[in-house]
Amino acid sequence: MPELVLHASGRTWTLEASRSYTIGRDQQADISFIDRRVSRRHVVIRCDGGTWVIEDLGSANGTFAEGRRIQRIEIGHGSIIRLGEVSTGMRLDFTEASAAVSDDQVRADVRIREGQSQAEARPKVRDAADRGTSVAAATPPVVPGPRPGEVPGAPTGAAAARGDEQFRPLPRHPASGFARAAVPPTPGDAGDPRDSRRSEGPAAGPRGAAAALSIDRDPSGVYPLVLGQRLRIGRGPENELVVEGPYVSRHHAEFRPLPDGRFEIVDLGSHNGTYVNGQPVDRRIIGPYDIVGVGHSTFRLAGDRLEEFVDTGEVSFTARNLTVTVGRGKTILDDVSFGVPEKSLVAVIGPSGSGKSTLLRALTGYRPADRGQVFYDHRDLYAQFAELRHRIGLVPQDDILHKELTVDVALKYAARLRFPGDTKAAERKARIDEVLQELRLDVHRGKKVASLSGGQRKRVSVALELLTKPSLLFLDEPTSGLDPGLDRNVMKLLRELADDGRTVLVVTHSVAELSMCDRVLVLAPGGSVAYFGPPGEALDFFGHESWADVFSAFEDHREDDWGGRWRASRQYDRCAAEIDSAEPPQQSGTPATQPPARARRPKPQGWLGQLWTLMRRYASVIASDKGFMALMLLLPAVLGGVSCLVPATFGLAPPPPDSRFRYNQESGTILLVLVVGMCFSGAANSVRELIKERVIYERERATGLSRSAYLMSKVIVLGLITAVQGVVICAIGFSVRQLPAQGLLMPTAVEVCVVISALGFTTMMFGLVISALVRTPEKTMPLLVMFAVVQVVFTGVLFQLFDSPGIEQIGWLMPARWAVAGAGTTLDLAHTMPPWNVDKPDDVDPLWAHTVTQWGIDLGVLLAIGLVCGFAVARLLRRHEPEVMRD
Ligand SMILES: Nc1ncnc2c1ncn2[C@@H]1O[C@H](COP(=O)(O)OP(=O)(O)OP(=O)(O)O)[C@@H](O)[C@H]1O
Repeated sequence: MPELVLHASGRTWTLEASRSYTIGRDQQADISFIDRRVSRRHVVIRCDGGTWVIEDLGSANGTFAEGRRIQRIEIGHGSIIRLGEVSTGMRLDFTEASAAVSDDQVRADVRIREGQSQAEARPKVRDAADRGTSVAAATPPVVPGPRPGEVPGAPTGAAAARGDEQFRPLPRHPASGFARAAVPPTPGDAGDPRDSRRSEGPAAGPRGAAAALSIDRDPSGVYPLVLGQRLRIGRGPENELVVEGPYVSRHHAEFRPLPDGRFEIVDLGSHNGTYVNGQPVDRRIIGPYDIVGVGHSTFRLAGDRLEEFVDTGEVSFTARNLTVTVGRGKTILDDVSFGVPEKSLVAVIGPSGSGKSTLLRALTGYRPADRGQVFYDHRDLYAQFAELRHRIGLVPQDDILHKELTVDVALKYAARLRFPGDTKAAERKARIDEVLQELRLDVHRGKKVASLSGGQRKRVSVALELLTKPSLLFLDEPTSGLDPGLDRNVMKLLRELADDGRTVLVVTHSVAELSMCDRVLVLAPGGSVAYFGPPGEALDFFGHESWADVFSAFEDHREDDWGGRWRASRQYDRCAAEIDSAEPPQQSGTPATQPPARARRPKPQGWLGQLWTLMRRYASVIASDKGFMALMLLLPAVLGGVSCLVPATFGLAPPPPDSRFRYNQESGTILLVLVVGMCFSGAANSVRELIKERVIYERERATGLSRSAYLMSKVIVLGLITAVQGVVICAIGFSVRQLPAQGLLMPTAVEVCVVISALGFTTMMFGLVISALVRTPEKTMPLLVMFAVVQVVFTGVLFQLFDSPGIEQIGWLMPARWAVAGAGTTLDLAHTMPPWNVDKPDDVDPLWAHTVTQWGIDLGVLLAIGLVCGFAVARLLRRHEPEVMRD
């Protein structure tokens, strides 16, 4: 009876016919999965009368095969079973141990049976026939990962008996217990005559070494590298090594052999990048101490094998000596250190102003600490932020969703922006369904975010962050403004998220539900740690009966050395020991503060994809805001209509030759009303557009959003709206007016309309500058009014601007000045309006000269001011970005 091989969730088990295997969420199950849809004891697999069968154990959500629910079914090579849901449930793939494997491979499998989790290598290995080589040569044998508690690479079973060199025990680092030498000698390794070449690989060097040795887990998979053969990594099943996850492209990267026996990693144009020691690379020679990051997986060369470490959330998180100073050296976060084990829920509490938000920004890399380090899975977060940011989810205090959209649509756009460009719509939908189900939000998916309760909205924000399966989730006051019942619900949710395999850190003002947390970090005034440990011991530590008393004590004794008291305590010794054990020993020799890594700019195709998604999302937001839409149409209609109220016999045209009037003063007034109306309308369109979604931008920027794509989406959508408004203003304004019979290049109405619309564009850009400049939406209105009034003054219609030193030059900066000039050239305003000095009728405004060249200059300068505003907005936006994303 052949053994059956089960592949699920990136792992592989070889099942023996002599025993049965229970599968479920229960830790006691033979094979346990963290998936809410899977029951504690969901199915059993056993060999029955010579055939393998899978049997449902009365699971709540059912077991499915070929699209229908089953109770018991025979399984074998190629069977696919889903647990918990018919199409998106936990997928179990089965192959027979003897199928499509070489003798070597079977021998390797025998060594690893006994239920040991190992690499999902076999289904990932493409059929050798595809490559036109023999099976034995092309299909690499599966090599086991070590068992829990075993030293990685230690001999097992037959391997040990043979003294197989590949599986010799690894020495452990004396201080930390970290596996130091997980690799047998390889080309380029110490002692190798080619050693000197190691430094040729740009990734080699002390940082590379530090990064590699910091992996402190057993590999979740080990894959042999076959000499002379490439190994492609990607999400698609056609790759030699399939890595699943929202940040993995279909064809992501490739290990390529070099003639000298070494390997290089080549990024295949992936959306989210390939990383070596945390730094994005396009192509890099890999040394034995380098670690390669693809999505949530990390790879390390170990001789002729490739070890994979999948981040399933079971990673540690440590902060060491975090210190933030502002202004002239004022410390607002003071030497904060703590460490949390995997799957922990940690609450950060403290009085107002104690530095909770500052700590959160330091931990997430938004505003790295001035001193100290953050270790994620023993890797320096600041130095490797470009890669590790994909593992972090952050739910800020303000909602990170557009309230005008429905939950479904908002998540759809978020998934489009965060997932690789080659992710199919069905894949994105499946993940959204999964997350909505997990957070029990399916019933609300069709509702507008604005119509949800505070607690539901917070859940949706959490759902958005969970789309990309972060293993670290940070939340800033998720329960603020919620009633005690909702507070408890949210904390319960966070507890479940942590239990399901994440580290969750929540900043909160609420102390009612602290008992649900594994640890509580109390910050004292001044930003020092006053306590860190189990919540149940905290009040005893402070010697008070309630948190209100503790906070009062902080307030009454602000000058006390709360941090010193904590460091002198017995509890601190325990905490310090935890942190020391979590620090990778190799990194102690590196500088205390690493320069933050810059994330790679998205690739051009990614940029266009982002732009398209952002434009569509923005259009959806505007379309679903009926009030805004109505205002957008009403405003130009009213402004155009108001211009019609100006009494003017000759409209915008000069008086006819037979008229008793020589000039038409009103033409300037009408133009002034139209121009100022357009100024106001254009700037009003955009003045709140950046500030109102600043939190969303900040969060999306941290996940890889392109600043220029974001800005361009605003410019295009708002530019189009503003241009339409320009046409409406002109159409209404000109409808009752006489115009000069002929323009310079085009019909007069069209030519003036072009200039008015260009003015709308430029003032819209100026509105964006205001929006990027201010810190609160309230400040936009006074600035908008000021802008509009200043434009009135500098139109050049109210008084003579030319030949007025100082004022003339300031006028050159004003869009209205160039717009009136542009329209004035078409209308020949210089000779239609009376001269400023009747004694010098030929002393006219040079910017109003009735020539095609002057019209082009006026229009060009007007648009150039808009472009300058665009650059200014880009610079200003930078200020609102996570520091590690600034470039
Ligand atoms: N950029 C800055 N410049 C100067 N002081 C700052 C800056 N950022 C924060 N602070 C100060 O640092 C202290 C900590 O601020 P932080 O926002 O982290 O506190 P908090 O505990 O989150 O407060 P709250 O609970 O009220 O949100 C406050 O006194 C704040 O005024």
